[in-house]
This record gives sequence, structure tokens and C-alpha cells, in this order.
Amino acid sequence: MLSVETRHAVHQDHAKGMDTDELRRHFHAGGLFRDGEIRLVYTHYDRFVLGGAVPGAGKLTLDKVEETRTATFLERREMAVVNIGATGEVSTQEGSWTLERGDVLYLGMGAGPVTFSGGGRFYITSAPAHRTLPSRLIRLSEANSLKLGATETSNKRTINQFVHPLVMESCQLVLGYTTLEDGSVWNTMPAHVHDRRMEAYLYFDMTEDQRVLHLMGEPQQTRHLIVANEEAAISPPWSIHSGAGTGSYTFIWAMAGDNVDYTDMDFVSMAEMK
Ligand SMILES: O=C[C@H](O)[C@@H](O)CC(=O)C(=O)O
Ligand SMILES: [Zn+2]
Repeated sequence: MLSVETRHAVHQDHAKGMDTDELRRHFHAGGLFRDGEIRLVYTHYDRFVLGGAVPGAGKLTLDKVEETRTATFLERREMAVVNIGATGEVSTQEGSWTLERGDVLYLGMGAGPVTFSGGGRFYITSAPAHRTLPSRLIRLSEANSLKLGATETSNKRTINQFVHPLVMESCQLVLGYTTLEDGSVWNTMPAHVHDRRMEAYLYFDMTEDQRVLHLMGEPQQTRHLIVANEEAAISPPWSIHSGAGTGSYTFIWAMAGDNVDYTDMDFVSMAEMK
């Protein structure tokens, strides 16, 4: 079963006046991982799509998605899939890949229908592409790892870059996940914005009762979303995206936009934030 929800882009002047429910309706995405379902959110931020596929006992195929009006979803798109569940398989007309938890699969434009099976919980990200690049399975050992933060500032973490120019070529997608050291709670602190690229965070590896207080909004007009396990925050180009957990968590960050330069960020210090 496939379901797709559209999220239109929001101007920062509009976001300022939103109450909690409205903020969540536009920028929070939950319920993406349901047994036997593919659930997608089609955003108008760089036409980035995020979602989940949980095949369970059966098989799920992602083929035609009405929103793109193309014969197959990947006809003019690229995709990156992260398995956040048990071992599972992803196959296309090009081949079949076994994804362990934490593995990332990049599928190039024109890969055709994508079939998910096994015990995986597959986080799906996709953006429009302009050329076909080779599909590739990337394991954590092949990712580029960056250590940031410190214990004293509770933000000691490892940024694992998978779909990233240092590892592989993509059209628009840049993706990886960040793990926090025990006792560190803050991600993306100091915070930043990058008007050139939108971003989405998927928080996972959390116990059911814990939450991440995800910060969003313009740096001088911040808001927050309270996010549970396997839920996402959609970050418009004008918004910071940072968070602190009440317990341990990992999050997948994925971006699409005008460049694939991970370092192209405009940092904002806490002194500038309101
Ligand atoms: O634009 C880059 C993204 O926001 C994340 O990669 C940041 C992040 O994982 C972190 O600092 O913890
Ligand atoms: Zn960012």
C-alpha cells in the first residue's frame, strides 16, 4: 500500500504566526513507518520526498507515484535509502542489495521500480535528478566520518557522510547520519542555516518515551517541534535545524538544492539567536 502526502513550501513570515498544531502540520512528519506500507511525504522544498517502507512479511514495490506524473517514480529522480531496521533487501531491474541496519543505498535516475523485502525499516529520500549516476550500496565503514563537539558542551558527535562528494557522486542528494556520544544531547549546535538547500531530519534509535526538542525557525524567531522515535522534521531553507534529546538518539540528515557542498552553511551563534 502506498500513500503520499503533499507539503507545500511555507514562507518565513507565515511560519511566524503558526501555533503548535500548524507548525506540526507543515514541518513535522510522523507515522511514516507502518507494516506493509510505503508512506511518502512529497514536499515542495526542492521537490524533496521523504518516507518509509516497512515490508514486514510481504514485499513492497515503489513504482508509479501520481504526484510526479512520470511512468516510474525514479524516471527523473535519484533516491537514497537508509535501513533503520533489521536486515532487508532492496531490488531494482539493476540488481538486488542486502541492507544491514545502518547501510545506505543510492539508486540513480532511471533505476525503475524499487522492491523492498525482509526485516528492514527503510527510510526513503529522493530528489529530482538531471543525469544517471551509478547505484551503490554504502556501508558505515566507507562513509566519511567527522568528529564534532565536546563533552563540556554536551554535543560530542560523529557525522557520518554517505551520499557526499568525498564518498560518491550524486545530482542533488547529500545524506548521512549523526550519532551522539553517551551523555551528549545536542545536535547541530552551534546551529546553522543554508538558503541554498532544504533539509530533513529523521530521528531514530530512541526509546518510546524519549523525545527530541527540535529547534526550527529563523535564527531570531525560533520555534520548536517535539519529535518522537522514527519521526521527521522538515527544514525550510530559512530555518535552523538543531535539537536536544531527553535520551539518546541518532538522526539521518538529508538535503537537496543548489549545491552539494556540505560545508556551505551559515552558522549562527547562540548570542544571535532568539
Ligand atoms: O547541513 C548539515 C546538517 O544540518 C547536519 O549534517 C548537521 C549535523 O548532523 C550535526 O551537526 O550534528
Ligand atoms: Zn543543515
